[in-house]
Amino acid sequence: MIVKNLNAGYGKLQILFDVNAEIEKGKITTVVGPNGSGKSTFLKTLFGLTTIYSGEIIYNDVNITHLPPYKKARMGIAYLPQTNNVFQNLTVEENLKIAGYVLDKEKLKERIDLALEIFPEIKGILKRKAGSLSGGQRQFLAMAMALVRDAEVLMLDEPTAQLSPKLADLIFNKITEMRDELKLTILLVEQNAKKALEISDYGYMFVSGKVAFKGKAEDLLNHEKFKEYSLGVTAI
Ligand SMILES: Nc1ncnc2c1ncn2[C@@H]1O[C@H](COP(=O)(O)OP(=O)(O)OP(=O)(O)O)[C@@H](O)[C@H]1O
Repeated sequence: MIVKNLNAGYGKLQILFDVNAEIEKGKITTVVGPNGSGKSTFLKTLFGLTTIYSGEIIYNDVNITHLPPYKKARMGIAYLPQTNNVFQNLTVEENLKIAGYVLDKEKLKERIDLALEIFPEIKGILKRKAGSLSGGQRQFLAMAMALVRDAEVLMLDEPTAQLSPKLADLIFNKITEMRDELKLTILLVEQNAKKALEISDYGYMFVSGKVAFKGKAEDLLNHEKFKEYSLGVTAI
């Protein structure tokens, strides 16, 4: 996905200013930055949930800038918001089936089997209501649903939020596995910046709605801007 000179926000309130980015196929790209710097707005904008004033989003050579979210989803782009990413009143199994409702029976089974291979943790809880799952289990289910949908691009908004360090590590392992085994393209927004960048290929740092750094993840980890940010002294 290529993002060119993107200006976007909510109604008249501009949040993103002239954002340029390349989200490479089959790689993990992580966006870090202070609270309120526009990271979530960036993901929402790519998925079609904000107002775009100018700029372009190109995906597989198609200009998708102004496509509605459902069309982007159909093209293989999945967006997992931090919360409300599963149907709480349905069981785990029903959630997986709904994710693949457009597939025929055979294909659906195939996709669910594949998702459960990557996420065996939810195999034993297929009959549980999603609303009763732990934060980690819910995150696994949301990612498994994206796999059932056969998404090519996974945009994850703080998947490790409110999880224990151990569970966060497990989520990071899954993300790496989805890149390596399934060749998925991952765009990640994380507060857990250091760990996220350690598994990433590329890193972006947003400050006040602008790209303050873009490059290799390891270069961002060693960059002065990142050290300032980690110490909490970067101005918002
Ligand atoms: N629905 C909305 N309507 C209006 N303004 C919004 C909306 N959502 C977010 N904002 C504003 O947009 C700015 C950027 O918010 P955003 O959530 O993108 O930042 P963030 O970098 O993801 O922050 P955090 O790390 O705290 O999640 C903030 O000033 C926020 O108040």
